[in-house]
Amino acid sequence: MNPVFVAIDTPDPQQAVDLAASLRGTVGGVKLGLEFFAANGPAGVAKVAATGLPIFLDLKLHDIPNTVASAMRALADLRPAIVTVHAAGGRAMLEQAKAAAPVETKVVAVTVLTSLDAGDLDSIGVAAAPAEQVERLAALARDSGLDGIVCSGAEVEAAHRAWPDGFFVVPGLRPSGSDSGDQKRVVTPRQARASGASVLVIGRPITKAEDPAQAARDIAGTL
Ligand SMILES: O=c1ccn([C@@H]2O[C@H](COP(=O)(O)O)[C@@H](O)[C@H]2O)c(=O)[nH]1
Repeated sequence: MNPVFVAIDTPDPQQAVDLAASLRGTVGGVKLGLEFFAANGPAGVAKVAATGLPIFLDLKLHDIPNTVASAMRALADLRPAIVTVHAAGGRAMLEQAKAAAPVETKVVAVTVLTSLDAGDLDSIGVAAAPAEQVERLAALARDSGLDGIVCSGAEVEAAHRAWPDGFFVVPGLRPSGSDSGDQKRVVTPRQARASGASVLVIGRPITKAEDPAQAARDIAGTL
C-alpha cells in the first residue's frame, strides 16, 4: 500500500476533486479536514470519494461521548478509511467513538498536535514533554480499543515499540530543506516511514507545488 495520504486543505470542492483525480495512482489516499468539511459537508466528501481514492476524514472529533458517537454514526455512510478523534476526550469518548464507527473504518486518536512544542503544552497546563504526553495518550487510545494514533515522526518509533500492532498516522512531514510553516515537530517523510509510520500525511509540500503529481512522485522516491 502507498503510505502517502495527501492533505487537501481547501474550501473549494472542484479544486479538491481535480487535485485528487490528478494524484490518483500517485498517492494512497486523500485526507480531508475541517476546512473542507466545514465548507462542503458530507456531500463534498462524497464527490472527492468518487475519484476512487480512499478517504481519511480528519475531523478530530472531541466532545462528550454521546455527541461524538452520534457524529461518528452520521459519518458512517461515507465509509471513510480513517477518522480522527482527540485522545484528550477521554476513555469513554474513545470507546464510544470506536463502537459507533463502521468496522472497516480505522479510528485513530490525535495525541499532541504537530504544531505544538513543549512550551505550548506548558501554556495549556501540560507539564510533560511532547514525547511523554504522546506515550500517555497512546496507551489510553490502545486501552480504549482504538486502531492507532496520530503523532509526529519524532515519537512514532517509541509508540510503535509500545504498540506493535498499532496504526500510526504521521503528519508534520517536510522534505529536507522545505519550509515548516506552522508545524513545530517536523521530520522528513523518509525518517517517519523508517521509524514505523503506517500513513504519511503530506499537505502543502504536494498541494502547493507547481506540479503536485511530480512532487508526490519525488517524495515517494525518497521513501
Ligand atoms: O497533529 C496533527 C494532526 C493533523 N494535522 C493535519 O495534517 C495536515 C498537514 O498538512 P501540511 O500542509 O503537510 O502541514 C493538515 O491537514 C493538518 O490539519 C497536522 O498537521 N498535525
